[in-house]
Parts: sequence; structure tokens; C-alpha cells
Amino acid sequence: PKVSHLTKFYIGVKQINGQRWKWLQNEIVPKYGKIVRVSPDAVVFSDKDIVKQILVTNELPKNKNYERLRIDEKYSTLFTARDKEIHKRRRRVLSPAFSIKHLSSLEPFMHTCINDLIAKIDGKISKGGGKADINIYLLIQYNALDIIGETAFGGSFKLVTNGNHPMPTKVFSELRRRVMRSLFPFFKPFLKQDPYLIDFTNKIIKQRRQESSQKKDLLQMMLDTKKHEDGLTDFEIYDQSIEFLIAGSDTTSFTATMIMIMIVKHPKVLEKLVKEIDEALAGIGSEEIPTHDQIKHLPYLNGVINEGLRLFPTSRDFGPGKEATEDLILGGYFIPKGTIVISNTLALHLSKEYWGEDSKDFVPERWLKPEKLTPDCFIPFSAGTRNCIGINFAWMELRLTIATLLHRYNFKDIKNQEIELLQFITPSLKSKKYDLTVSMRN
Ligand code: HEM
Repeated sequence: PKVSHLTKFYIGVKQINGQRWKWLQNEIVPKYGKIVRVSPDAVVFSDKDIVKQILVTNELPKNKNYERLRIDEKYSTLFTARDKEIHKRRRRVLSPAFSIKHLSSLEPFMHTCINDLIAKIDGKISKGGGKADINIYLLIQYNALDIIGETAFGGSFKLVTNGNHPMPTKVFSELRRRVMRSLFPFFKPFLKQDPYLIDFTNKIIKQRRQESSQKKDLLQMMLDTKKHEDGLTDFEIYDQSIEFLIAGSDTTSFTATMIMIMIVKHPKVLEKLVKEIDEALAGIGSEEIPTHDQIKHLPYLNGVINEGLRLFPTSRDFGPGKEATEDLILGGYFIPKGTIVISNTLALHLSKEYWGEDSKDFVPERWLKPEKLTPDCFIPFSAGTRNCIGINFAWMELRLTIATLLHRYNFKDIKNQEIELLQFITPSLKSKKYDLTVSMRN
């Protein structure tokens, strides 16, 4: 758009109501094509080969906007690191905590939280005399936050059970503080950090040291990095735990919620998926949480999750934002040094060219024939060295949560509910609500 060449204001205004993604995906990309300059210093790319070049081949570093998300400009975390060497060292030290090998240690913590989830839903069903309408959005969000609490903060926040805990609310206020501080640097002295966050985390770290706990959670793995030359200080553990809460809760819960909504809206998918889960869990009571090993290779369950990640990537708005560290040619265009270079995840995921005529439909079957899919146009977790460190964690949580719910309950859609999506940082439902009717299966 002509005005975007001159000012950032236009695109900034589009973001105020959380619907910049709609403008970008429904108006700008269809009108201007796969390469669009959206502000004087930023270009959005919706071509899979160029995106691969940006994320994987050239491994361009993150742009300066990521610094806004830091607790303070001088302290970088895994997510906000821009310097390649600093990022590499932090990633090396944290990777073991997210490895497939360590996943089995994290599984019991997820089970504890999912048990709370089914206790809550059971309670609502019994109160409702056999069925109940539940807000699946909220319960899944609480479940994801409890799981991060259980794995990175020493214990579940018990949000599913009690409906409140100060920590998540304060973390999201802290995130707002960081964004406000970067937008209005003048107010910086007044935008102070809430001491509750650091006090809460420090207390847990101290307690954990005194207990010499055997708990092999993310927190312990971070504490154990002390033995490593790039080991984390207590402040860095605090900073990193907060980041895991921000990066690992709304992302997973948004994905799981949208998948549940898609499943109930597609009864044939629901039927097929329940059949697959039931066969895999034959002889296992529906009050038991399945083990990850029992469900991780189920092709249809994995297809359903992939399809949810495709239609509802958490980078719904802009995707990973990088910076051209030198003059570049991308897609035949000259991109000067310093340009913000954005990979448009949603456009790749919905492209008819890459996915066929049904690209906007929920069709888990497409994942059953992976050889027929176009490579390099599916990047829900980004790609290259800055891809998501929590992929395995997220997949385990998604599989366990969805399989447990479908093995134990009947879900029915309640028609005519609004599904309006907003994105400020991670996407969410505008209504913060989606009700499903739930009852016990026989
Ligand atoms: C369905 C769930 C998830 C999705 C779709 C997702 C997606 C992503 C994406 C797209 C990125 C790259 C962002 C960018 O470049 O701006 C990313 C990075 C990251 N994610 Fe996730 N994520 C999910 C779950 C998690 C979980 C569960 C955790 C931690 C517990 C986590 C922690 C991180 C971290 C720390 C990074 C930065 C990695 C680095 O730069 O080395 N994510 N994620």
C-alpha cells in the first residue's frame, strides 16, 4: 500500500483492535501478492521458498522489536536473543530440558494437571444431572497454565480447580508493561515491575534447593545448568520461567481449543478420531489418562493436530520477524540492510497453490498421505535454528489433552457461537468463550 512506504502509523492503527491479521491476510496479500512492503522498513513474504531462505538458509537474526519483550533491554532470553552466539549458548543449555528423552520425565506432571481437568468436568456433569455446558476455551487455557506452573514454577497454579491464581495474571500484566515501556519510553520510570513475580519465583528456587528435590521438571533442569559454564543465574531462571509461561501457555491452549471446536463442527472427523483412540486404548478405563506412548503414533490424531496447527497457527498475524543484516536479494527484490523481514505463516498455511482447492477447509485426511503434501509450506513452530524449543512439549500436551477428553466424554457443539479471532501477541477468541455440551461416554 502506498501509504505504508511513508509511515508505520497506518499499520500501527490496524493493530489496535487485534485484527491486523484480517487486513493483512484478506486484503493486503490477495491485492499485492507474495511480497508486500507494509511499513517503511518492513516487508512481508508469503512465498515458501523465500521464507525457507529467510528462516533456514540465511538464518537471519530476529529484528529489534523482540527487545521490547525483554524484562529490560539488557537481559536477553532464549526467545528475545538477537545475537546468534548468545542465542546458541542459551539454546544449548536449555535444549536437554525439551528433548524427547526428557519428555517422559515431564509426562507425570501433565497427567496431574489433566487429572484436575477431568475432575472439574466430571463435577460439572454430575451437578448438571448427566450433562453440562462447559467453556472449553477457559478450561483448556487454565489447563495449559497449570501445566507450565507444574513444570516450570514448582507446582500447578490449580487454576482448573480454583479458577484463580495471581501468577498468570501478573505475568500477562508484566508483558503489557514491557510493550507499554517500549511504546512510551517517557513513562519508563513509572512502569515498574511487580515485585510479586520475582519474590514468588525466588521463594520456589530457594525451597527447591533446600529440598534437594528429585523432581525432574523444567525448573530443576534450569537449576542443574549451574554445572555448565553457560549455566543460568537465579535471575536468568526467573526470567526464563516467565518466558516459558508466556510462550508455552496461550500458544498450546489456543491450538487445543481451535482443534476441539473444529472436531465438534465436523462430526465425521469426531467419529473417526474417537474410534481410533478407543481402539488404541482398548481395555483402558476412561478415567485413566493415556500414556504418551499409547497415542503418539496414532495417524488420525496426529493428522487432526497438524490440521489445527495449519489452519490456526499462533503466528496468525505476522510470522517470525527477522532483520536483513546486509543488503539482500529476496524473490528478485533488493532488500536493504536493516529491513524487517517477516515470514507470513498463515498465508503459506492457507495457500491454494500449496494445499489445493480445499486449503481453507479442515481436512485431517490430507496428513495421511504426507508424500502428496508440498514441502516447506508448513511452519507452525517456525523453522531453522530459531524454531520453537517447546515443539515436543506442545505435541505431548496436545495429544494427551485431546485423547483424554475424547476417550472420556461426548462433546456436542452449541450452534451460532461467535468465533472471532484477535491477535495482539498470541491469538485468542474475542469472546474468551466457547461452550460445548459435555456428557460422560458409556
Ligand atoms: C502449539 C504450541 C506452540 C506453538 C504453535 C509455538 C510456536 C512457536 C513459534 C512460531 C516460535 C518462533 C517465534 C518467532 O520466531 O517469533 C516459537 C519459539 C519459541 N517457543 Fe514455542 N510454540 C508452542 C509451544 C511452546 C511451548 C509449550 C514452549 C515452552 C514450554 C515454547 C517455548 C518457545 C520458546 C522459548 C521459543 C524461542 C526459541 C528460540 O528462539 O530458540 N513454545 N514457538
